[in-house]
Amino acid sequence: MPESAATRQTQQPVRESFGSRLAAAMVERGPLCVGIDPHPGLLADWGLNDDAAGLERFSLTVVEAVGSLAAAVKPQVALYERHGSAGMAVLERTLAASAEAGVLSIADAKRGDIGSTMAAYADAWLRDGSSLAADSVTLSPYLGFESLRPALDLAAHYGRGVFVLALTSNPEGKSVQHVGGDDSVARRIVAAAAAENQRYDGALGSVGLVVGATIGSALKDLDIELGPVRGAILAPGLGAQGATPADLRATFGGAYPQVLATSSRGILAAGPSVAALRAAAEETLAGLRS
Ligand SMILES: O=c1ccn([C@@H]2O[C@H](COP(=O)(O)O)[C@@H](O)[C@H]2O)c(=O)[nH]1
Repeated sequence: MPESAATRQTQQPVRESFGSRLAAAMVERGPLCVGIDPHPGLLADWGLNDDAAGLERFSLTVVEAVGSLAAAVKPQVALYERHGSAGMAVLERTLAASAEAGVLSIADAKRGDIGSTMAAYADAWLRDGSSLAADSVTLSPYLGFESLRPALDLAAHYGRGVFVLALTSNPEGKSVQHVGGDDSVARRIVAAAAAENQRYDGALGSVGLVVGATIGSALKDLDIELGPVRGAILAPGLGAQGATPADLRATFGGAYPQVLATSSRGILAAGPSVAALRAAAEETLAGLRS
């Protein structure tokens, strides 16, 4: 049985915080997260079947290729879910293989619900002993940032982390996230994450944000500063969605050292050769560092 929330509140964190572990990985390995997105088309390109066996071969190949190179890997949960329970079992083995390879994992699940249900999502993705526990999980704050409380607290207790959607990489995101002008929805989420990170010492707090590499001038337009957040900025959009390392520097400016750029299809297209995948990740990393 999971231990109760009341018991956890009184205990010390069980391991070093996710923010500290991620900061160390980014210093040691650089600012790249490789997305593990087993799209049906990519499975076919790799000569794999669109089934659980194909999914497993794909996922473990990526971990083998970049597990000692990237700061993090980010399995896209939807692409495992579409295979039902067999797919979720593959996701569990992918997370275990990532931990064994010594690379941090970000389960891209984008969970968010009323607090009582959120506690169950937190148990699934962030509790020691859960077969789906990752080092961190992506969360959607559109039921209100505070509805994420069970995940924020459980992550702190178990030394895990969260990435909260703030300004997403897709063009439709604006219709919700930019609403409010100078007091935009996105700005409020950024402020809430900054407040939450006050509980953490060290270079990075464990509450990160998702801010797309494709957002152009949105940070300036909405008067949003990411520096004070003191959390990692997970930036999707590099590669297949068109953003370049130069775009990342222009978009994030002084907050660039906090950015963990993530690319999936742009790197995965190099497979199935382990050496070619590794070379593609190295090339992306070199672009991010230059
Ligand atoms: O704003 C967001 C949030 C999440 N994503 C996810 O990242 C990857 C991007 O894949 P690419 O192949 O590099 O385009 C994918 O899993 C998305 O669901 C995002 O793109 N934008």
